[in-house]
Amino acid sequence: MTDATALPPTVSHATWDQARTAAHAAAAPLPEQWLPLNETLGETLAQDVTAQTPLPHYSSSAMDGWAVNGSGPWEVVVPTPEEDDPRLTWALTGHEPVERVKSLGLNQATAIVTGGLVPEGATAVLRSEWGTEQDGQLVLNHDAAPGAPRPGDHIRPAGEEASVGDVLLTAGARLNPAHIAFAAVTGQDMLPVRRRPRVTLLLTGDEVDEAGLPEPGRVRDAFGPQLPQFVHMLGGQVDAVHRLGDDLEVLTERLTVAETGAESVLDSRAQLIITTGGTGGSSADHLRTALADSGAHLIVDELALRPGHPALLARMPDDGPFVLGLPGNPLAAMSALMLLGAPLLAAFGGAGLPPTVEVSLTREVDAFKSVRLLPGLAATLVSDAHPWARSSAPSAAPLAYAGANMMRGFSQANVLLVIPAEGVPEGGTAVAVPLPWL
Ligand SMILES: Nc1nc2c(c(=O)[nH]1)N[C@H]1C(S)=C(S)[C@@H](COP(=O)(O)OP(=O)(O)OC[C@H]3O[C@@H](n4cnc5c(N)ncnc54)[C@H](O)[C@@H]3O)O[C@H]1N2
Ligand code: MOO
Repeated sequence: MTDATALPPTVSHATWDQARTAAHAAAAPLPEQWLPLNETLGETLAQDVTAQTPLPHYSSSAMDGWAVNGSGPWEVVVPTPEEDDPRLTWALTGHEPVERVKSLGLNQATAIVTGGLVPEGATAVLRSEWGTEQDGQLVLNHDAAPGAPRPGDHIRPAGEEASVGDVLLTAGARLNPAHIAFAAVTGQDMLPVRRRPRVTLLLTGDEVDEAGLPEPGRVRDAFGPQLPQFVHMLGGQVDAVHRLGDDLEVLTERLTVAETGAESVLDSRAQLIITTGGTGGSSADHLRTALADSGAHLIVDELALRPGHPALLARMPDDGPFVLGLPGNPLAAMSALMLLGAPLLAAFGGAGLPPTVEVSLTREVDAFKSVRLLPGLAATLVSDAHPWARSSAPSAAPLAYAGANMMRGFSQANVLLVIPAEGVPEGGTAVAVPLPWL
């Protein structure tokens, strides 16, 4: 391995917090990239955006009507045809270029449209409904409000929204359509972002059906319909989903193949490959062999808890992609995704370790042979990210139907509860790992 980043020692049989810490420490934040605005939705802003000009950058009219100087009546000044560039006049057949009225003297007025540049000397804009123009004179009509136009009426002054140097968007923001629209109106064409880490899914299993009610011995795919969205909620972007049978050669090839797109501005090579199934030791489980054959380095090798114990986190040689091996049992996969995948994806985005919360349990949980991760439903849970909103210790109900192969409890959950082997009495506390839809 040449020029490769020093690899961390393998953590075997990691506890829940060792797993999170090791996964978070394994990845460095992705470098920032400047992208065109329309490529930035959902990406993380890497630097503050400040105002380059006052906002708005010129004083404009908020109404169609006349820019006026003084209280009227007014002499209407009209734009004059511009004659100093005959080529332009020729090109714009039928539309003589005009020189706008740049300034108004006392009791002069000139027609203006909404958004139009207000001439110097204008004291107000008179809306079109309130004035009548005749023979080059503008007078107030009967609809005009008493005292109109007041100084400043319908003029949007330059700089009323922001001054030069004001921070308009803050680094770390996950860019939404409103952010992007704001960046555009402030004159930005590109933004510095940290792109979501690119993720490839390799879903293994010969016995998996993608539709309908499966026959005995077969199962409905729990991962295809939700892993891309789940990964997105955790900060990643799934660009490719491959379904493989239980085949060592195919799996090895898929783990080592160079994804295309490296030459483009938007490098589509995956930083993370997530596999499902095949983490065990049966004749149909090939992930560990495929990784060993490929020279991958194990960062986390199994978790000291259930469900999810055969999970692994590895890195392909020469600073290649990370590989997150999720067990095939659906709830085991969700546990491993939250303990290993969530911190890794956060680190790629330059974020801290995702917070956990201490909760008190609404019912007793029995002792078990190992630490367990149980789906839980937390009430009024306030994460450490919002300490000002915390009123009292939040409570959480451990949910039933929490077997490694079951999705019923998880489907009602908003946290995963870390239950020590000795169990927790009713009212006792446990660590809760918030799910991203909490
Ligand atoms: N002798 C042992 N057997 C098992 C052990 C063990 O330690 N010794 N560990 C058990 C635990 S715990 C788990 S978890 C699983 C790990 O399984 P794998 O990661 O190897 O996954 P598979 O064997 O491929 O599948 C397990 C299970 O999950 C179902 N599955 C797979 N893919 C999907 C999918 N896309 N959607 C829904 N369900 C899926 C699959 O049908 C199996 O039922 O090993 C235990 N065994
Ligand atoms: O630990 Mo297994 O991962 O129980 O499902």
